[in-house]
Amino acid sequence: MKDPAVNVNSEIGRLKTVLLKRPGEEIENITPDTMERLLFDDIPYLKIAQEEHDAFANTLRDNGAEVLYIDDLAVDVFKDNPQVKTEFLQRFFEEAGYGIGTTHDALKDYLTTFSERDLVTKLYAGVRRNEIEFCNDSLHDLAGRDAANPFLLDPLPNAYFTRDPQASIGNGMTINHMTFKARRPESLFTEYIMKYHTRFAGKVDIWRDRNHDTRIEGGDELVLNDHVLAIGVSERTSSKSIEGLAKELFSNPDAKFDTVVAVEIPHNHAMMHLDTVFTMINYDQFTVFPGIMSAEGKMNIYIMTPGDNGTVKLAHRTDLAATLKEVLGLPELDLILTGNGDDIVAPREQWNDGSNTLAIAPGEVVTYNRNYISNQILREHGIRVHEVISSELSRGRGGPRCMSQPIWREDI
Ligand SMILES: NC(=[NH2+])NCCC[C@H](N)C(=O)O
Repeated sequence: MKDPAVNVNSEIGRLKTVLLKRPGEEIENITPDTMERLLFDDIPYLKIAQEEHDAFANTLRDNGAEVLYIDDLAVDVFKDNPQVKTEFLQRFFEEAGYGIGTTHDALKDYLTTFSERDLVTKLYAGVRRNEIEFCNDSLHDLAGRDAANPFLLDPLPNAYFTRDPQASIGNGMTINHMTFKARRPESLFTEYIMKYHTRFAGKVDIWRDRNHDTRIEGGDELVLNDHVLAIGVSERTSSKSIEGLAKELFSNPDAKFDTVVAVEIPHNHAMMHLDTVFTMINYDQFTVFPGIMSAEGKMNIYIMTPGDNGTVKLAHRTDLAATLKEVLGLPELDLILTGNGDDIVAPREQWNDGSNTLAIAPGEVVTYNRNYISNQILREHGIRVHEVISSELSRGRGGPRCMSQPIWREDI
């Protein structure tokens, strides 16, 4: 890729550009009834969540990163290309189940009165049934739907976890088919931004697009170095997607990756992605939640490398530290346990993303201040830790890595 717009060849190279989404009105559309379906365990207080998020963004800026907001990029695209906006809306409606019919027409008429800025805000916030007055006489729109759902278009409260709808890998990206309906529209924004925004159009390799039916999310996709990826086999990412991506990367002459390490983790809400239990924070230092291993310290790991004629070779491993040494060519490494591995502290701090550290340079990370024991341990291991306030943001079950999508990291 000549003149690439994305450059991420590690988890730890100094962060130069990052994509965020400030929590917005969508948070105020979470209700006790919809919370579980919307993948929240509680309802954050938006005002404080925004203050915390602004502090997070400022921490990244103060340390040399340019911050892009995904909604600003979408507004740019729609302002520059009115026909793209129309096409996007049609896709958005289709994916919500309103490709044609009375509801489609009513939504379209309503939303085309919005400015580009208000439209993007609205698409994230959701559209309530009682916002639009129309007589729904379409069986297609009524039958088989959840009449109790107050929303015609559901809110997208997880959008502030910009890590997941896509993943930057080398000079390209995967644009992800996400697992739950509650998040799927998020990556449609990415698709349109990468295709039409002047900063990205034609300057990003798309390793895998969202038009697949197997699931993958960015929280599972870790770039360990310029030729090795680690990908979680998790609640959110299937083995099929990992195989598909490995085949694509191994056969695409523009991709330099020759090793994909598939790491099996428990399938549950507290550990929905690999990055909630495992992150890379220095050349030879990693955070890990001990709960992903058996009592004997074992787990299932598969090293995938290119085989003959476009096939993929698999090698099974059970020891995380040994596998990392093997694929990264390291003589020694330091696995730092969440909450110092304590039976009570480790799961408590993991629950609030104590393992979800965002490296902004080798050995320098951003973490939530509430995980004070894990932070202390990181410091004892020589890591420079920038703590950010975290009472409300953490209620969405994601931390600093989940809330950030690196677009550019310095090569190391
Ligand atoms: N990369 C991550 N770990 N993201 C966390 C996402 C949390 C979000 N509530 C979800 O369930 O999807």
